[in-house]
Amino acid sequence: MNALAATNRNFKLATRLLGLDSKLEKSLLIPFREIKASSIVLYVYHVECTIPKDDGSLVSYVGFRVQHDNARGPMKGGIRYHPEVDPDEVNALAQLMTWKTAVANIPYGGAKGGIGCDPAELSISELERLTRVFTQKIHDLIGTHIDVPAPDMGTGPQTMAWILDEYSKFHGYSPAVVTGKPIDLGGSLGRDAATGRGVLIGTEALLNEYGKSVSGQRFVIQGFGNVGSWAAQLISEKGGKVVAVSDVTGAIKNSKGIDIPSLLKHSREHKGLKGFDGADPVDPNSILVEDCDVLVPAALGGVINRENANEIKAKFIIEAANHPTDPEADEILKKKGVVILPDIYANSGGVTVSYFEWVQNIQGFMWDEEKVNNELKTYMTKAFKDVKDMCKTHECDLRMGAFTLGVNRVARATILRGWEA
Ligand SMILES: NC(=O)C1=CN([C@@H]2O[C@H](COP(=O)(O)OP(=O)(O)OC[C@H]3O[C@@H](n4cnc5c(N)ncnc54)[C@H](OP(=O)(O)O)[C@@H]3O)[C@@H](O)[C@H]2O)C=CC1
Ligand SMILES: O=C(O)CCC(=O)C(=O)O
Repeated sequence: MNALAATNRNFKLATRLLGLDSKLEKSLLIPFREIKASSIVLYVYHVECTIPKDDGSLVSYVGFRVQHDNARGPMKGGIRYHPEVDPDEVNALAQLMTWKTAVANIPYGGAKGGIGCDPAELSISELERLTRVFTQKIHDLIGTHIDVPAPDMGTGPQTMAWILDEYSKFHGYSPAVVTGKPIDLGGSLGRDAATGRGVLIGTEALLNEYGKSVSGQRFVIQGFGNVGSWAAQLISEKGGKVVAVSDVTGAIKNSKGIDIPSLLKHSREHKGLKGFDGADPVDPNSILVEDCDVLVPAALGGVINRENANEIKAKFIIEAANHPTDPEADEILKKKGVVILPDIYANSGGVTVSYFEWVQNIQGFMWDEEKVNNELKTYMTKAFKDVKDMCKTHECDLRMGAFTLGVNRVARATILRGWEA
């Protein structure tokens, strides 16, 4: 099942639990507008990005921005650079952002964007040109109070700096048009670590429910980029034992626990995990089924599916990535008694601190890191309680608890704003 079919399925299950009107259900599902290449129909825009490569040859990429819903505020969501970016996936990720910002209870809707490219194959100047051309194509459709992009897979603070600079040529200096910026350009202290920190906060809250704590639990983490590496660092600082990790260059395992500070140093110096001598290489395809207590997928979507769900040994799955678990795997894991902390709660720390960044930019005032981290803890602790309350009300699992919470908040805002043309 592709990401969009899976997300639509979870949304529909939630609307049934909530007893939502079918017309409202339809209205909440259809994206506000989709910006994509190759067709111009109503709200669908062309974003074809052609750039000269460093050798002078021309290359074209397809860029997307899907704006899903703005009932609760400006649309918000990352921009992904990855070869597998496709319109259906971006659409699903935009919808997930709508429910995620509502679960976090921050005043935003949902959006997502992406360019189908492999950033590892582009030089810095090619990436800059591509980002600037993409921004030229979408600058009229984003804005501080319209749609606020942020980093996702394959993008980071530098990408946001280029978007800010290009956007500002058209609209004047506007730091709040993107979040996840470098600190020198109005980025927030704590944003870099925020998604990983949120993963830690959510994991602690979940384990506490079962009389456990992070300390002493064995973790396996797929992905060692922004989210995976920060999650690994913060989990190990709390006494969690990270026994296996993977990235695109390979997977490594050490059942005594990997020394995360050494691994971070190695990964910075060698641009990947490969060759790290403090652990043994393992088959990257088996990382998700390695023996552990807590599994943290922090890379691509759809990686936990009917092919591997039965083999998973973890008792808890913390969805740091977006949509890592296919609905078929969800059913299999439920029968096995595996507890899943869903993406729209588990990885909401990133967008929550993006909200703090936007607030600081609008206020023209910078918070210290302690305030950012304390506020993040307050928001994530409250959201966990709200999700649990929905689980009790609707006698459902955590995924449906989070979906019913998010969908209900968006539905209420939609109804309150009314339908007059
Ligand atoms: N950044 C954020 O604030 C947020 C991100 N997310 C989600 O978290 C996930 C990770 O994003 P982020 O950390 O930002 O992205 P990054 O690009 O920083 O890191 C992605 C990581 O995944 C690895 N990876 C890619 N493909 C594979 C694969 N097939 N097997 C194993 N590892 C792989 C990459 O390896 P390599 O580096 O070697 O290419 C890298 O370590 C995504 O699903 C994203 O949507 C969710 C909320 C917020
Ligand atoms: O920080 C943000 O605005 C969005 C991050 C994101 O793309 C996500 O939560 O999936």
